Amino acid sequence: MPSASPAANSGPVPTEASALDMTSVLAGVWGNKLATLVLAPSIAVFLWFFVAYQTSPLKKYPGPFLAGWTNLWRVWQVISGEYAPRMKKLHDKYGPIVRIGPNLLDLDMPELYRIIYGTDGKWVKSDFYRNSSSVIDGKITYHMFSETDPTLHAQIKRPVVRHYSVPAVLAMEPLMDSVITDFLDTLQKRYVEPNKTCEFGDWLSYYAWDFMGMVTFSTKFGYMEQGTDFDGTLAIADKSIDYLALCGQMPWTDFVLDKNPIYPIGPPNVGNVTRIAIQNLTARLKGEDKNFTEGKPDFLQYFIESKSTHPDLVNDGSVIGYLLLNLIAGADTTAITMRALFYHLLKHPHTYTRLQADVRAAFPSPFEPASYAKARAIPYLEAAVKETLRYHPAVSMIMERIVPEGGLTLPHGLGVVPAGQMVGMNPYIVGRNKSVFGDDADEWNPARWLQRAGEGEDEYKDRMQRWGQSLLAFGGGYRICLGRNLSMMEVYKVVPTLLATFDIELEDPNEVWWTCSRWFYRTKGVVCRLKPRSG
Ligand code: HEM
Repeated sequence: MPSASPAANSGPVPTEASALDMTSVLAGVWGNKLATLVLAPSIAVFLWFFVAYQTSPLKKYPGPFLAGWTNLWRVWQVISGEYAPRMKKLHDKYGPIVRIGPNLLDLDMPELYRIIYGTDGKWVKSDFYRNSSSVIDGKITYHMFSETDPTLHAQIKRPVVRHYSVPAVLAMEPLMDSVITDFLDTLQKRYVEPNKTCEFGDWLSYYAWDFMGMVTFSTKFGYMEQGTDFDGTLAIADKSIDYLALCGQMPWTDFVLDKNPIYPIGPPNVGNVTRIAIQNLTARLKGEDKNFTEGKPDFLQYFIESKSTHPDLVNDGSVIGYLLLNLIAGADTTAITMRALFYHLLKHPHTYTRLQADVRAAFPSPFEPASYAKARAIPYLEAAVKETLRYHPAVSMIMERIVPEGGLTLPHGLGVVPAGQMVGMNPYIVGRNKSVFGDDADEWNPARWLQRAGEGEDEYKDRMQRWGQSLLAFGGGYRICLGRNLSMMEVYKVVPTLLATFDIELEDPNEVWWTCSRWFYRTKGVVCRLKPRSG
């Protein structure tokens, strides 16, 4: 309000009125500056996004409005923990092509499998994968999963690929049998004899981690002995996979969060596992490793051999890298698969009963680790495993690839995706493709994988080959999962052994398990009662 006192106007002291004028002048000046400071960049950013959106070659493809503008939309889908089911809803709405990022198409087109996930090395992994790396001696170091350059990737893979072949992994069967025997004994003592409820889902994780410890360096971590994630490794592994999934949507964030030299705040390290890996390598090299028995090979032994066969490519540092990747990539994925297999069998008792009967016919005695060769000869077991990989793949996000020179010609005249854009398929989505698996693709039904009544041998083989191209649980092409033979051997051995040894029931037949779909399709639950084998 202006002052009414004339005296007040005579001195040098500003009047209330002039002070207010000054304030409003300053406010005007600062307001203008502030407006310029805030508004101008906002307009520039908006224009940048607008032009990028309008001129994008992917603009014509359908998808959620926001997804075409910013990758933040995808970050939100990951945070939700419902990534795969949400993507499935989008495919149900928009069809086989959904634009899920300004430069990314999610394709439900199994016919493109051999092109996008080919063996020619032309389709390169996107930067999504690169944040799964560590800073060693100040240098960002990539491993087999995260290295995107095909030449460098081949250099990492070449020295060890043969160690993951079926014969190399079969040579580890004695080690596997010892862990399985331990698993049975532990369950028997802790749960069957005292007739106690078993957190069976958790135990499959403890088993999977101890199994990987055993085949990797002939030592169990001790999760089965302790009956808990005593050193927090399992929880840390979950966090590091979530970090991959989240930062992977905007890969530059990894350079701000984890790779900045001042204050890195990336995922926690699996420090305990690293320590165990280093201890084992050192002891083995000094000839002091008491866990290792000649004639019972493990991956550590194989990797040490690789130092001699490929001295130019493998050193002690790379051996540690190989050891850690085995554990991070191999334990949870296999645990997820086994948990899903048991959950769905138990939720569909007719499938459980059938598998149990077929397994017990092949394995009449309890407490004997099933031989891999014999287990593979049980058709319904094979069907149940394939159905699990289809219905609940351990990896439940799109596997991004960069479109190479020449672009990607989409089928049915849907256009050409130019080079430099990103496309990919999600094992969960393609696994539920109704044109491949039928109208009941959203249901669990192992029998779909069996030869149908009236279906000829050739016809069946042909169907299995086509279906195989839609089973992306292990990825494909030159980046296909390195550990698939190992994990399948683990599953094919332990599942029949458990079914032959115990009667397994859900404690609550109405149990609905907890799921979280990010890079891994994590689950919790499958609380069971284990009883001595009845028949
Ligand atoms: C059921 C168990 C498993 C599933 C479902 C699974 C799934 C996958 C998938 C989908 C990929 C490809 C990712 C992509 O291309 O984007 C992959 C890659 C990989 N997996 Fe597995 N995995 C399993 C077990 C294992 C095991 C046991 C190991 C190691 C012992 C392993 C080691 C690897 C490695 C090293 C890669 C990277 C290969 C490369 O890029 O050349 N995985 N896995």
